[in-house]
Amino acid sequence: MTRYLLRSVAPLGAERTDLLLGDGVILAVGADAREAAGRDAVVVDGDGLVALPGLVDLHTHLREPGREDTETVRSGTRAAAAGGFTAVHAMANTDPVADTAGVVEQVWRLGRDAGYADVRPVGAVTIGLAGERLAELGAMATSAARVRVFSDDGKCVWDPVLMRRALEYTRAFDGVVAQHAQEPRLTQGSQMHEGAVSAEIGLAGWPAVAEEAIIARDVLLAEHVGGRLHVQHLSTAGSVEIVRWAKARGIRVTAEATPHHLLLTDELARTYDPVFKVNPPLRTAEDVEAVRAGLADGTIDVVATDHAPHAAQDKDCEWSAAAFGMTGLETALSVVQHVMVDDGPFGWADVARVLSVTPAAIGGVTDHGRPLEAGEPASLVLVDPAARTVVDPAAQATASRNSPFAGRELPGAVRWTFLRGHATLADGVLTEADR
Ligand SMILES: NC(=O)N[C@@H](CC(=O)O)C(=O)O
Ligand SMILES: [Zn+2]
Ligand SMILES: [Zn+2]
Repeated sequence: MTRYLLRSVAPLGAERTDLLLGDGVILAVGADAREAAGRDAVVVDGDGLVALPGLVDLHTHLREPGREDTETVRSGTRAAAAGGFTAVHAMANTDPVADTAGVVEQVWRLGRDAGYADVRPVGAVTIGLAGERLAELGAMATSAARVRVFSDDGKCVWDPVLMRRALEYTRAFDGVVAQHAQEPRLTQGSQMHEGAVSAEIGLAGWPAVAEEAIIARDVLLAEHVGGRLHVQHLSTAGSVEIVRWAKARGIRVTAEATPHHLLLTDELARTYDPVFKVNPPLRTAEDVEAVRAGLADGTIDVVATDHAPHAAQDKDCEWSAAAFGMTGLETALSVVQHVMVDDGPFGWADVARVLSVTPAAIGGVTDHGRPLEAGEPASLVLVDPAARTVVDPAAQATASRNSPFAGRELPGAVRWTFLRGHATLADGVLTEADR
């Protein structure tokens, strides 16, 4: 296996040092690394590059099985590698739904065979995402895919009794129930955030209370039964308040925010461009501020992409007919750098925490999000924070083109991604993955 000597990189943005990668692990750090490298190590000039543990996404739509025209496990994990991710959690809203041990094992195997990132399948909470009967959570947990995260994402687990049972049952294997908090009756026919802009342009509104009411109910259910709740794609100021309150009370709740909810607002709906149509919807500037503050103070634990690729025909149409969702794997790190580092309070250790260490902990992915120390798995990413790139969806590795950041200049560029010592991205170019 190729050895890599990463010269003069800055782990977590701290003092520069050398890292030697080989045999799937970090073999040595500092002066030892240079000495142990030998002659045949590939030398990577890391001058100006920040080293982070490989990013871990808690919320990715890979679309396989069922919608391979929009993404496959292979194309989606290539996009992940290009974005600096070494592990992704694949959502269950595929066709067939990932609600059995058979389907989650299939997705897990496709990820392993592609070789670009570790794929951790998310299991459905209810059979067929229908919200009627619990899926076989235990069988998915004990399968080869070792499922720890369960979600009906795309749909809300509305029935409070089912939600309670899922929170209870997942305790047996330290699982977590990840909720898509959307009260279905309050959002029937909704097209965008309910507020001044929706009133003005005449699109049906999705009120903040439809998200907040479910989160409030679920944190109380989690408290009642002692289960672990994860709030997906939290988007409103009120949601941040509720999670803050629940954490102060000692309730076992974690929360994620997406890059788009950290940067974009409902003003973009004025374009009527469906690339900005997403669930939950883009909210107001005040909500964006509150989500940023919640991420800064730890109320929101992680940034998750909610990478949701869609076919051109489902996006290049009238707003009301378009699908909800936007891509995000290849822009997430740049958006976080822009919002939280360049224009915010974060250092690179904070970035590593919200994009790698904590998502790995929530998902139970024990060999990712590790310290950059000798003996640890060599799954890491090298970023050039001084680079600037104009987002071009046509140049991305994802099989879909629905990036809400198209045409925007964003800071930072991922240069190298290593998965257990194998370069999946080499100097900005995707490699042939290790099989
Ligand atoms: N976010 C979205 O708007 N869409 C997601 C589903 C989801 O995350 O709710 C999708 O699967 O397309
Ligand atoms: Zn969702
Ligand atoms: Zn989603």
